[in-house]
Amino acid sequence: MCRLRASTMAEFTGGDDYQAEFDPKAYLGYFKFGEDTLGEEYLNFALKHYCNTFTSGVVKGDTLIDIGSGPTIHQLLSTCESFKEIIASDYTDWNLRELEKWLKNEPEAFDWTPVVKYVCELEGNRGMEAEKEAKLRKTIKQVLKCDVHKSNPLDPIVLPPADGLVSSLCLEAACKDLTTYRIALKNISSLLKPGGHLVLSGVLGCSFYMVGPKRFSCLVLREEFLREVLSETGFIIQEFEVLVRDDNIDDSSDFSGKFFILALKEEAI
Ligand SMILES: C[S@@+](CC[C@H](N)C(=O)[O-])C[C@H]1O[C@@H](n2cnc3c(N)ncnc32)[C@H](O)[C@@H]1O
Repeated sequence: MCRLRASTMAEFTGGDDYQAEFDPKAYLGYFKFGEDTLGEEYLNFALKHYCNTFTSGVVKGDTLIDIGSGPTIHQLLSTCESFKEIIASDYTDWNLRELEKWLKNEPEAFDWTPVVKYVCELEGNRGMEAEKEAKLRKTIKQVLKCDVHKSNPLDPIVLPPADGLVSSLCLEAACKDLTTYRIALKNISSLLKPGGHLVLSGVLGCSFYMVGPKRFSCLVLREEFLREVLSETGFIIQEFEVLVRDDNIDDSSDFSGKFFILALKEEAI
């Protein structure tokens, strides 16, 4: 009942709302691993898939771009095992600043150690947390401004097409409707080489999420739509994992499941 009211009330929150009201510190609260947060449920699911994907030896290359990184690095911890250079990006200046804090190992930076420890265990490198953090810091070469609604999301910067593209929980947050999502996927896809891999993860059936006291809207996604839009954008889906939400007691978001997609950008004919 409460959830239905929340979702019908959710108004679209766009770039200006993110810039003005998305508090990186409040959002990072979701990633306090070991404190039974909603973010932990997402991490448990996503990190295993990232680990399998990026340590398999199949998905690799020189450059990987992360779209809508936010203030987080969880989505990049395994990617640094198979890409030589990572470019992180986000819409808001505060998120970019928060990422810089972690990159420079500043004292106020978020402590990712519990998450890094978990990833090291998944990758069979228990006890190598310091090396992992150092490797990721070294591999992230740039932190750029990005807007998925621009045909070149990194405008004014023009990069050579990348070998890999990652995006976690971004497009559903940034897009107000399915048409906009279609266009945004096409925009980010332009940053990827034909034959390159896209790793897209996020939430299904979600209409809002809270960041501190602020409610952000989310575009309700379904598996069928994602399959259709990827295929029409020229991707071959190689993996599509869905996990239904295992609790419904936390009202900070109304998602019904999580998804993880690995897709290959078709070579031009
Ligand atoms: C829910 S957060 C996801 C952050 C991170 N990728 C993660 O997995 O936790 C959504 C992110 O999308 C970014 N965003 C919102 N609108 C955007 C846009 N038009 N272009 C690029 N990023 C955008 C926000 O700044 C925010 O960092």
